[in-house]
Amino acid sequence: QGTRVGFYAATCPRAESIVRSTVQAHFKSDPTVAPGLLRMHFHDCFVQGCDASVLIDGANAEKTATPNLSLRGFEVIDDAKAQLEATCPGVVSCADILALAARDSVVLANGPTWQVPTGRKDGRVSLASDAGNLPSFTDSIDEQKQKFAAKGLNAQDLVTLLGGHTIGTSQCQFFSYRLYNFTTSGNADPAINSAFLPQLQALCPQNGDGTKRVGLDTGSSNRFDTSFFTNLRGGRGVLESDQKLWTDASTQTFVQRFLGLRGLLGLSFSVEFGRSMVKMSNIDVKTGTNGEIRKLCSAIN
Ligand code: HEM
Ligand SMILES: [Ca+2]
Ligand SMILES: [Ca+2]
Repeated sequence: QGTRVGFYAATCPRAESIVRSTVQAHFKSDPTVAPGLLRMHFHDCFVQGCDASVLIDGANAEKTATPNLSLRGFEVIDDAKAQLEATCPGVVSCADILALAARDSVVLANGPTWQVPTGRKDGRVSLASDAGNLPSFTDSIDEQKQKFAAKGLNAQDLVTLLGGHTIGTSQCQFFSYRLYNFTTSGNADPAINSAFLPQLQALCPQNGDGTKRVGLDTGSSNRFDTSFFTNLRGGRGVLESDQKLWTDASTQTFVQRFLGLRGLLGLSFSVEFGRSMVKMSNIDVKTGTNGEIRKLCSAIN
């Protein structure tokens, strides 16, 4: 069995609207939950499939793995779950709440909408040691492609989904090594635009606060648009892995297509993002008896 759109239509008709209004309410007081939830869904799907394993609390749980330490928005999922348990107890999975919340977050950032197939079950395993297959910001394009291919996602999905970096921020610690002593001759990463370099250096001074956050899409980090790809073309990518999408010919083609630089081969980022998200949110989905509906998203039943 797979997922399907409207899985809760009969069993919890208000499920999707409850998630939406909860995300909206949190977004109003803290807009950073939108990028936070989108990234959280990605980190969930890449480890044990989209099964809410990333939400489990525990000493050796996924949450404690390095790439997950800066995830944000757990309180939004807990809040939605509490309301859903009050309305339709034991029906809506945490994995579905997270998939829906990621979509709603994109919409709140003025991005496209799409229908999210639901019916995921929640997993019972969450181990920090499983988080090793998450992509790293130093990965080459070949490594990024391999990690996505292992989840059934192709090069176009890779470029499209990395377009998720059109919203949100990164801590300085994940890219400041590019600004100082990147090359053996002690220079910055030559892929960085020379006018952009001093801007980034001012935001992240050498030996400064590594946890300070800087927009991943300079000038447009709150808006879900194609500006991220324009920035890559201009050498204004913040993460090394993002900038490589332009440096590498095989992925540059897709960036160009999103920017309408290839005439009839143009691609709509809005349309493709929804499509690739549906693919990503179906990775290794647990359905039927292969999982549970958690009562609390932070703990297995
Ligand atoms: C090669 C793949 C990827 C790498 C190496 C990567 C790496 C990163 C890093 C290092 C950050 C900064 C985290 C922080 O400072 O808290 C980040 C943030 C983010 N990532 Fe990715 N990412 C990848 C793919 C994706 C995908 C596929 C999505 C979603 C579809 C995504 C969505 C986000 C969002 C929205 C943020 C901002 C989070 C926030 O503001 O809290 N990323 N990513
Ligand atoms: Ca998972
Ligand atoms: Ca943007």
